[in-house]
Amino acid sequence: MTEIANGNGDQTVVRRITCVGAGYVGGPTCAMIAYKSPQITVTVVDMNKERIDAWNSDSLPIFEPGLEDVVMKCRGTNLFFSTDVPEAIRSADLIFISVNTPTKMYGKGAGMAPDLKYVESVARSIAEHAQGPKIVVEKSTVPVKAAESILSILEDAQRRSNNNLTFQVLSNPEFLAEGTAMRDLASPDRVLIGGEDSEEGQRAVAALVNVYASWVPRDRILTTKTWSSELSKLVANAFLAQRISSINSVSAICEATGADVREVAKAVGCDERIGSNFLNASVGFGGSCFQKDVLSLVYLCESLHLDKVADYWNGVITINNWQRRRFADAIVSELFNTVAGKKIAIFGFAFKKSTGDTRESSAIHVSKHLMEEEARLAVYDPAVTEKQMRQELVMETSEKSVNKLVTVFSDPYEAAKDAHAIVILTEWEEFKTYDYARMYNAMSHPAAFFDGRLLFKRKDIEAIGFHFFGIGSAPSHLSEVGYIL
Ligand SMILES: NC(=O)C1=CN([C@@H]2O[C@H](COP(=O)(O)OP(=O)(O)OC[C@H]3O[C@@H](n4cnc5c(N)ncnc54)[C@H](O)[C@@H]3O)[C@@H](O)[C@H]2O)C=CC1
Ligand SMILES: O=C(O)[C@H]1O[C@H](OP(=O)(O)OP(=O)(O)OC[C@H]2O[C@@H](n3ccc(=O)[nH]c3=O)[C@H](O)[C@@H]2O)[C@H](O)[C@@H](O)[C@@H]1O
Repeated sequence: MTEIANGNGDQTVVRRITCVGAGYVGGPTCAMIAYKSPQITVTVVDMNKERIDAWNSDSLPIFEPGLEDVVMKCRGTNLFFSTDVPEAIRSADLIFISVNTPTKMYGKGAGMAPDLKYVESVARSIAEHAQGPKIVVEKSTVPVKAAESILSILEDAQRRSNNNLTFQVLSNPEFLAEGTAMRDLASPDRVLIGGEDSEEGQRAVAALVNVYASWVPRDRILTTKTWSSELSKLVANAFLAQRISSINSVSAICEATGADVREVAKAVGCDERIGSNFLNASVGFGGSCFQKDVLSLVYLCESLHLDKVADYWNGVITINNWQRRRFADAIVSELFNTVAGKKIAIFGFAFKKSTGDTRESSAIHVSKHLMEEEARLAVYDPAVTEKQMRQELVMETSEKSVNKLVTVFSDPYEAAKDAHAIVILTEWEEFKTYDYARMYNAMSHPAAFFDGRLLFKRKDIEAIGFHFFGIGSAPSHLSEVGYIL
């Protein structure tokens, strides 16, 4: 039992937590809470039965290093997965809303604003099924003031109810990154909790603080106003995405001048005020959140008539799209301006290493550009299923083109056989260990190598015989001359 003293002698006790949304955030976060707080019963619910069945099976629905171990230790003891949303709402003291908030694809704000229909539907379920006091926690990433809408729905239920209904809505955004989720949850840089200034609001904040305080040092748990907490999440992702677009914009300058983006990033990142993290130039950031959260921030700025601020942040997306396109164009131009009918080996389809997640992966966009040029793609990824790859590409192109142009391989050497080029799109460690001389010998010649992840040194790949194109470094003749204007 977690008991909180609020200074007035009152206590808010959290014994039972429910999380609505058993996805990349809800599953790992609740597994960690259950693991660190055996006295709390945690139930994760979802409307997707297949996903819940997988959480209850030996084959979890998402791959995260360390997750399976924690789930197996707690499942059936104080961690439960269920599709019974009403019962989980009724029995909880505290409810996390951890559902998806994708970019809206229809109506006002299409292509920019986050779609809050899932968040609202959970708020309505809570309003319908709650029977006593509840702390409702926004774990999903939402725009500023989303908590106000949730509270309006809940307060309406409160007014109409004969039960002892009371609600407090908190903001507690999640900062975990996929692939390192369990490490991030076990040792977060910070936990952020926003709530109302009122006595009840602060009591609810204290209750959630105490849940995390089981394992997170108190000085890493920040408490703020609700709106600051909501905005901080969007801003944190925007700053991270901005760093990638900044270094990617510099990568283009490097390619044109003979500077090397790795050297520039190191020199710049040595300055403690700048720091060295998140300065890896790449074929562009992917993942389910960076683009949608930056767009959400841009939409918020536009709604507030802060057009210059909106333009500033929109630049992050513009550069990212341009970087993907630029890389695909470089492949076409280096392969003698035509890839039609040529086999091209694509290594990596996940949006980053150590995950099977392909949402908004740059690989989808580069593949799409190459398919428009009628290239035949031979795709290999160690963690992404063929079904998943095909689904993503069908959504961006058509079933007909995917059937005609895409073959998925389970062996990278087979994918590279007879190909005109190898294209690295995800930074999987295993890609560094292959015998590229063996691949080169089995390819069509001249054979090219395109490194979209800075995994390789130009001289090593050129020594094998490949023609090399790497993000952020120029061909040898430019590097040597060093000045081309
Ligand atoms: N994926 C990530 O690494 C991170 C995501 N976030 C944010 O967390 C939120 C969730 O993201 P993910 O876990 O990746 O999403 P997800 O798509 O993996 O999972 C969301 C789940 O919610 C379920 N759901 C939707 N509406 C429901 C309803 N009314 N009742 C029951 N279940 C419902 C869906 O079936 C789905 O399984 C998003 O707002 C995202 O921006 C924040 C930090 C990291
Ligand atoms: O809100 C979210 O969803 C999460 O988004 C990101 O996490 P994630 O998308 O899982 O992965 P990142 O490691 O941030 O990578 C995102 C993309 O940027 C790319 N990247 C990252 C770092 C870098 O230096 N260069 C670069 O191109 C990655 O390859 C990947 O495609 C943030 O890092 C998390 O803090 C945040 O909680």
